[in-house]
Amino acid sequence: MQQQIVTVLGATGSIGTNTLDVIERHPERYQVYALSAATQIEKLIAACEKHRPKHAVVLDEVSAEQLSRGLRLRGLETQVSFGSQALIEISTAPEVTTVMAAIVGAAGMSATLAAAKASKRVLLANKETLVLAGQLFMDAASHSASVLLPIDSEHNAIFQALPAAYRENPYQSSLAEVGIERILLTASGGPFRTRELATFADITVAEAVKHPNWSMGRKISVDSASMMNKGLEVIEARWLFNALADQIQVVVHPQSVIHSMVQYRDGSVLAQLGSPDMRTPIAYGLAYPERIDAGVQPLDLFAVGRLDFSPPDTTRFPCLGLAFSALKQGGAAPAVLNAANEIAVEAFLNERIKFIEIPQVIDAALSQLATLPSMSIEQLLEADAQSRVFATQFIQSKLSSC
Ligand SMILES: NC(=O)C1=CN([C@@H]2O[C@H](COP(=O)(O)OP(=O)(O)OC[C@H]3O[C@@H](n4cnc5c(N)ncnc54)[C@H](OP(=O)(O)O)[C@@H]3O)[C@@H](O)[C@H]2O)C=CC1
Ligand SMILES: CC(=O)[C@@H](O)[C@H](O)COP(=O)(O)O
Ligand SMILES: [Mn+2]
Repeated sequence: MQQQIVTVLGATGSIGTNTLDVIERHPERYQVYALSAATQIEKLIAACEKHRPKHAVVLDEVSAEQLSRGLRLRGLETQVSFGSQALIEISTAPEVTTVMAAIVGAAGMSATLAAAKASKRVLLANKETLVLAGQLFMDAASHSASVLLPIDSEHNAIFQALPAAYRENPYQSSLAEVGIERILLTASGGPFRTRELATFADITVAEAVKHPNWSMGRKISVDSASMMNKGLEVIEARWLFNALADQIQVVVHPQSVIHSMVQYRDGSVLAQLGSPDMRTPIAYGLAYPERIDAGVQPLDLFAVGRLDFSPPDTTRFPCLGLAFSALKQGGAAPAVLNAANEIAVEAFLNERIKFIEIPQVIDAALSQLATLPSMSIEQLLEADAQSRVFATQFIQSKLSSC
């Protein structure tokens, strides 16, 4: 067995921490080459102390100096750098075999794309990369010898339930050609699945980040609460599995035990089940095609007791409808949707807008900008940038009219 040399982008986050937990269980298989972070410098120093990476990357010079001081105090030789070019370097270095893409938001796109172009094994948690630039990313991954493994729990489940030849090369045929009718993408429904709609205007940040089943970062937790997470995941599934929008059905399943399913022409439905613990998909991606211990409790079906299913309600959760329409519209629309959502979620987390205003910001950005050119990465990044400016100004004008 050849040891994998791993870069973890977003090492201090929820996915990054779980990744390091799995890696630590298998020192003979994995060696950490580089770690990156943005604000949590002390946490990054602690991770460097444990995993002894060659490189650590942060956002800016001030953080880099703080990190260097902390590392020196502990006698560590980790080399420190900062900025987006440094993220690309630790994702493409020749000795690196594997990149965990776990930066949150579109900020993770450039390094993730660079890793795919450099033929790395890419463990893709950062769904925003596919929402922003799905076609270009999948083209880059299939033109290089990159092995792309979905880490998002639903997509990891779908990957496991697909025929092996198809999941590894989805663009050499189609779902219909391999006997698949549709993908059943499960959704927990989030913390507000059964909340009285009339009280949505009063939703607080603390309520929105409290996911019923998963422990995750703040941005994705708010996305789950608005069901934008499911919308982003529909777009992610479209690109990962060469699926048409109407081949993806969202199924609300509040227990988050079935992580998603694939429905075949002969009536079979293949599902992947497990406890809601991201170390399972992370271990799957790290070890594929083998299976390794992930430190996860075995699923106790008697404790789970029952599994429920229902259709999603896009009146309660307009973000899901907006994501489906952006996917159908294509072009720059998903990039605009994603960027406006990032700005709106940030404003909600900072208590500048209400939860129910998140879809209003996104809808306004889509109406203005969805038809921007989208043929190249530069054009998509321009659409992303324009959407951020528009959403920021929209929020500002809303605030000043209150
Ligand atoms: N958490 C989960 O269970 C799941 C997450 N995902 C996806 O995985 C990704 C990561 O999610 P999650 O781990 O929850 O997020 P977290 O917020 O917990 O972590 C995000 C990581 O990215 C770093 N980061 C934040 N902003 C920037 C930036 N501008 N540039 C570089 N690094 C940055 C953070 O650094 P710092 O901590 O130092 O600020 C942190 O290391 C997201 O795309 C999410 O949708 C998908 C499925 C499940
Ligand atoms: C763990 C994971 O993959 C999250 O994306 C999770 O799926 C969020 O759950 P819901 O968006 O279904 O509430
Ligand atoms: Mn998910």
